Amino acid sequence: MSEAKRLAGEKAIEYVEEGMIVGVGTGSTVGYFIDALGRIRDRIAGAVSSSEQSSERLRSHGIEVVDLNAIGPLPLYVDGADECDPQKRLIKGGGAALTREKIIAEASTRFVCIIDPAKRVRVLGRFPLPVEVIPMARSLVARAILAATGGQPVWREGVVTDNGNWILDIHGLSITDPMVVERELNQIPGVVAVGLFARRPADVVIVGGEPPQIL
Ligand SMILES: O=C[C@H](O)[C@H](O)[C@H](O)COP(=O)(O)O
Repeated sequence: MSEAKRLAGEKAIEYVEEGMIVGVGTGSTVGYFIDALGRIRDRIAGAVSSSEQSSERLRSHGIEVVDLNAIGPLPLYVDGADECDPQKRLIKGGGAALTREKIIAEASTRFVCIIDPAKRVRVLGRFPLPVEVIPMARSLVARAILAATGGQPVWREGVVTDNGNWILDIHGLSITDPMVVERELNQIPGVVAVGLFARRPADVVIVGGEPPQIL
């Protein structure tokens, strides 16, 4: 699968234009995109990063990491996903970076999602849905999730997000109406972000392969 991830990451470079500040996601697929971005670093103005991990990799290539507050809307955001349905709605957050990823996706005009073929599903939910929570609300949120969805929330013990919060992964879902699930989970006090990208899906999906497929 890493070859498919590399092919998707490198294809996404075609969406980068001269002088852009590029929004950059997190994960192994994005790692290939960052490496390719490094090869054209003189042609971009910098990057907005969704995680400490990506910031470090961007800087290692000599790419300036810019604060989202210092700029207006971003023209382009490139990020991976854990699952993608036919409407380009996504589950993200396997790497615990979902909250900053959601913020950057929202700030971006075009969201290009890069995946390997195994990430494509008909219905979201086989991959446990990550939810970032304020630590003191963990068990309250877990009970509310069970009541609202019937899914089994499991604490990703030992993982602390870049924002100092914790992650619950909801197992056993079959998300036929992602907009409703996203909205309902967002309303639980203590939830910081839900790893469902339904209200703001991807605009373009690149499925890594020979040749890459554009959805
Ligand atoms: O929090 C992590 C992100 O949402 C990633 O985009 C997602 O987990 C996919 O990661 P990978 O490209 O490593 O499969």
